[in-house]
Amino acid sequence: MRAAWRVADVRAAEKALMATLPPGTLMARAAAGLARRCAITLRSRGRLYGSRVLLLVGTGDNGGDALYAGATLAGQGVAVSAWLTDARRAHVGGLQTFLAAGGRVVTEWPSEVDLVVDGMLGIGATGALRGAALDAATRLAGTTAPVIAVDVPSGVAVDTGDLPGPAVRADVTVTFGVLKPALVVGPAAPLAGQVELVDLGLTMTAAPAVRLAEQADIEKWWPHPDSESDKYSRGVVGLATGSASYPGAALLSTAGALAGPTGMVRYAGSAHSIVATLHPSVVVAPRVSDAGRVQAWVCGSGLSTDQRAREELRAVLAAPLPAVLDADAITMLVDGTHANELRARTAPTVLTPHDGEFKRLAGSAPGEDRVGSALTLAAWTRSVVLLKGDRTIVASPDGESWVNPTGTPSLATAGSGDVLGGLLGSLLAAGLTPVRAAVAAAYLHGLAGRAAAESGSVTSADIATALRTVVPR
Ligand SMILES: NC(=O)C1=CN([C@@H]2O[C@H](COP(=O)(O)OP(=O)(O)OC[C@H]3O[C@@H](n4cnc5c(N)ncnc54)[C@H](OP(=O)(O)O)[C@@H]3O)[C@@H](O)[C@H]2O)[C@@H](O)CC1
Ligand SMILES: Nc1ncnc2c1ncn2[C@@H]1O[C@H](COP(=O)(O)OP(=O)(O)O)[C@@H](O)[C@H]1O
Ligand SMILES: [K+]
Repeated sequence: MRAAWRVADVRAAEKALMATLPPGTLMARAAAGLARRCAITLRSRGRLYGSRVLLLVGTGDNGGDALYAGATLAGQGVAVSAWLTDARRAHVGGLQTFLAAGGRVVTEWPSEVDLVVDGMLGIGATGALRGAALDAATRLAGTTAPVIAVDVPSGVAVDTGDLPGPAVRADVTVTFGVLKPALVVGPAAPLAGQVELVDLGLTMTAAPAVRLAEQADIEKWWPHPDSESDKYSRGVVGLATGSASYPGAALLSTAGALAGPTGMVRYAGSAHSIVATLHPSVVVAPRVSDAGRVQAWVCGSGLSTDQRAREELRAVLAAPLPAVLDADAITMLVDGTHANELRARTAPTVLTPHDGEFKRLAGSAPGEDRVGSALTLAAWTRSVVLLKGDRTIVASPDGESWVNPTGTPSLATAGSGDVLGGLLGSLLAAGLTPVRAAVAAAYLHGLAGRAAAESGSVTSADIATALRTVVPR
């Protein structure tokens, strides 16, 4: 697992560490890591000696990091220019060292550079870019040189990943100590480019703002059958999805569930004939009440919202079993008719809204703090919330949050959420905790989208097929 921490927690950890070290040690470590990464980029584009670097230097320590790194590069024969957002407020020690190493301060940007270093704003940023920093970010958007951001791209809201205004788009972000939320979540995350972490030796005691699963986590959580297993002991997932109008949703959620770890998939709904024909291993029934025993339910995709659908949702809500509620199930929850049934549940519930469904459930769209919004809805509904998006978020009612690092735009295709729901239900039925089931399903769904995209354009059926190739063996 990786994790990102909020600014206040990063500052507290830095303060505690700084108290044990000679002054300037942390900035020296940060600048050394930054200079190393700049040198790698410059070498990959030709040569280090004689190449040209432009530093954009702000008024705080982020600018200090850039100036010390610039000094190191100047000592290696790089022609380094520093453009200062405010010449009177540049980092004093950094500027002296930079000038002594042969760096130049410029008031006009050189016409040709091999690399731009964005040292305007780091974790001290407040609100949208202002003044000279805003002008520089706007101008930078029109240049073609690669950009390395120092700690975070300037202009992002570091704690939420929101973009309060224009921001720098980096090819690489060299970040210090730990990840910050803006590097992994929200509209800011894609602006960071490739994120490289420079170890400062920080010890984090605060809880992370958000966690990120890695392949090793998914492999550890994924249940494997052994010699004692049978189809029931591996878990049975039930699907109350699809309808006469939307048989595709039934097929796609079934395909998602079949890629999961359970020993059996049961389908209950009006698309039962086509499911039985196309997925012969699935045991089908027309209604939830006829389905037989399962260990978790998936309800909603393509179910429609008629009287029959309401009865099916009611049956799922009443079952003392983990349940995934998606799409039409969420729509039916919104009018409040089922609010008491949802609240009365003692078994775990996972809600999987996209932004539109989130807005209908919560009363307002996720807003600038997507993780915070998902946590609020999770606490309010006492459910795990999987908020879909390019960086899908999983939030639990007890305040834990995760963001999925594997998403890819090719997942944005009709029916892709149905596949996700089926897999999630299978993981729940196989005994994963609701948070782990949601995190693992989003992670593998993303990998499957990437794998499917390798052979061309992607349909949700392709995502389901590719799931089989990306699940742990
Ligand atoms: N702490 C440590 O141990 C270590 C920290 N390290 C480094 O320090 C960085 C944090 O440095 P920091 O605290 O000096 O803040 P920083 O991000 O440079 O910006 C503050 C300045 O920006 C300005 N400003 C703010 N918002 C603005 C806006 N919207 N638009 C325009 N201007 C704006 C604000 O000006 P003001 O609002 O006061 O006019 C203030 O002067 C951190 O990210 C990392 O790189 C590393 O060396 C490792 C060790
Ligand atoms: N731009 C994007 N990048 C990555 N993933 C995306 C993007 N847009 C949507 N997704 C993912 O695609 C899936 C869409 O699901 P959903 O909105 O339920 O669609 P449908 O109802 O058609 O199945 C979700 O897993 C979501 O996270
Ligand atoms: K920066």
